[in-house]
Amino acid sequence: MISPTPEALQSFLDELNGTMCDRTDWGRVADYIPELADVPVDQFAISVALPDGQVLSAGRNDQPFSIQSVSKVFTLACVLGRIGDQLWTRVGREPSGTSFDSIVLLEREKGRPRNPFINAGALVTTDALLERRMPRETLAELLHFLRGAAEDDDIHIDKAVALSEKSTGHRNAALAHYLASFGNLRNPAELTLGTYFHQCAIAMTTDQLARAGRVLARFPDAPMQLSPQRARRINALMMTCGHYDGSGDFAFRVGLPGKSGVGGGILIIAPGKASIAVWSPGLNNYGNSKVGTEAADHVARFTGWSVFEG
Ligand SMILES: NC(=O)CC[C@H](N)C(=O)O
Repeated sequence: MISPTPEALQSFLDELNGTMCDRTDWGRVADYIPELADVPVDQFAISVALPDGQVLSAGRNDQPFSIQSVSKVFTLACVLGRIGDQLWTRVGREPSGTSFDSIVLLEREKGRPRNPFINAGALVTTDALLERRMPRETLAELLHFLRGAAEDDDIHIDKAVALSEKSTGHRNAALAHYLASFGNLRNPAELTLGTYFHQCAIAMTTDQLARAGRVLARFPDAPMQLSPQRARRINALMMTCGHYDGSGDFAFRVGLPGKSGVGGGILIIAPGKASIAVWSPGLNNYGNSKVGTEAADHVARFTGWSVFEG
């Protein structure tokens, strides 16, 4: 299937925004982080970054939102750049089939989380990025990476969201201490948790997120590049584990690597063709954006960008 022209794609995105905004069933915002519970649910944005540098958007594409677990993709990219394959001695590469914050497999698998995108695995990844440094430097590296990849310095951490999550983060604290009990944290649990909460509290617009995702879409003219192998591997993990126990369904419907967050954002990569960011804060039962997932399904059908398309 030939990719649509930018003009056809823009009209499609405008129409999609109209269709999505007409709906009444938006899902439920993540209320376990008090600061996110106040975000109005009836919002939608989509941005598509193309290899020629254009970004096509519709909806509230200049409204920053909390990227939450989408940040795990960028932490992973930074950690693999720093310590490479050593990470895999501490974290697996298999789907968990459990919710993002589940603790059940950790006991059976002796403190080695299934993958870097469930919370337990993300805590180990953040811990690896933090090793021999202070949280401030670690977060500065992550922000530097995101700003460079998005070519936009106006990307910040929303401190109120980070503190709000810290105040209610008992489950993540339990995961961190449980990991520590197996010797799979190298820093004091409080430091790893603090860094993790701040990384999750990065706020970005869909335009910024789509631009940042170009590092994974492997556009030859993108301002920053990962090694081809690193990008391929991260995309594979996004496809198999990026939506937790909803990953199979996302692959079935969309056929593209994607990473969701409880702020309602999803980063979707069509290798060589597009980096797509979609946002709608209401979540489905898996904790992934409800309307965002539906929009991704429409985009994949319209563009023919599924990696399984002939
Ligand atoms: N799925 C998510 O986006 C989870 C991230 C959130 N900060 C948490 O740890 O609970």
